[in-house]
Amino acid sequence: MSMPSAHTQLVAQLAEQILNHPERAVDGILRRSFKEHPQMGSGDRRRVSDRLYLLLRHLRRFNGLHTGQPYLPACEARALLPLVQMAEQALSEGLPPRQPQESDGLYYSLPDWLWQAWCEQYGQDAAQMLAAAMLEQAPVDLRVNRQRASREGVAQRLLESGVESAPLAISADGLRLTKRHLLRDHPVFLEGLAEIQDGGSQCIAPLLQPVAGQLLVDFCAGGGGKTVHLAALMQNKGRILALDTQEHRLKRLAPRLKRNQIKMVQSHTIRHERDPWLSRWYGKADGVLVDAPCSGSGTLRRHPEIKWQLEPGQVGSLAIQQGALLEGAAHLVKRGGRLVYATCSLLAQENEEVVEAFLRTNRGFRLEEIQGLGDLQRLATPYLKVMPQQAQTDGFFSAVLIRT
Ligand SMILES: C[S@@+](CC[C@H](N)C(=O)[O-])C[C@H]1O[C@@H](n2cnc3c(N)ncnc32)[C@H](O)[C@@H]1O
Repeated sequence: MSMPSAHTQLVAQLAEQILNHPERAVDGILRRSFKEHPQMGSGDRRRVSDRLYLLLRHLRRFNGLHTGQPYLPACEARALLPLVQMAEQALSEGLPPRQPQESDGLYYSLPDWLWQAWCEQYGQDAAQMLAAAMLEQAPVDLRVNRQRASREGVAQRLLESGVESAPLAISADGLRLTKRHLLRDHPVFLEGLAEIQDGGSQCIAPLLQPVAGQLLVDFCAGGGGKTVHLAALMQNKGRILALDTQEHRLKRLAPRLKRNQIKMVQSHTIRHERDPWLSRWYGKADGVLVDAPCSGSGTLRRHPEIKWQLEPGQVGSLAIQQGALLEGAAHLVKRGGRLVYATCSLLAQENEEVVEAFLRTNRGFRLEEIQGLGDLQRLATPYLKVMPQQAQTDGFFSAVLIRT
């Protein structure tokens, strides 16, 4: 092993922190580290994060190639150093070809339990395509705020500043940047003409079939990615209740609403899904979105660390929480109203199984076959499953339930 550079050492230290602290967001860990290294310019930062993400994507495989063992490396910077060097080599020369002794789980750098779950659910061929797609870097997608701009208009504004984009087939309001750019300081973002939102995520809000003047509830609104989309689809007319148990997440919604000039959203922190405050809205909502907390197993391109942090037992606990959330949120739906359940997970335990269990005990709801999705229709089964290998987006699952 050659003498590791300062960047190599920093990547190994960052990976150690990430692997040992699943409770901390990778963004936050990177931000703090860059603050502690003010001498690093934007090029240095990009180089460090590119290496880090490549390492996290291929962690199991790189360790397999280095040690000949199918296990994960020890989560210590020293043990990770040679693997960071492999990531550096892969960035300049490409990934090494598949070795005959590499199993699928090792080659696609997945924990065996996740690889097996995908094989059982999707079959081996589809699981291989899914696993390969999850090793790609996620592109930057935008959702044009159709209240304020057209897709062509935003594409033109981007082009004038040297940023090329192409329309997304999966979403009528979507654009994909041809190359990665940071857009947080770009006028189209600052003026609320477009939001940064993955193309798969853009498929969820339309499932509520929002109409101006309705009352909608975004039950797990978080930072409000889908709340602002719902508001745009309602032409900013009517009312949206944006709920969450985490006040700090809802706080991120305020600047988003301001940027998008949205005035019809009322946010409220609930204590839990049976909070008595909710009872005033029982049976009143035209539509309720439950964008449930989940494993994030559909977002491994963006969050490869999840592969090494998630334990199979956690998926079972999440499924229990998801079922409880769906039950709690269902009370708010009026007769004929829509209850949309969504996750960014690609595990049946958090998806179909949660919906099927809900339907078994809630006879007042029926599952609606998702229709009218144009290009997306082939992904509906009757659920909507947005698969990364088909649409080059994050993976999403969604079910539409109607209160009868
Ligand atoms: C997948 S995130 C939501 C992302 C958000 N909809 C968006 O598009 O930006 C799930 C959210 O559910 C919230 N949550 C967890 N338990 C909850 C509960 N019992 N009631 C309401 N929200 C809850 C979490 O705090 C988290 O913000």
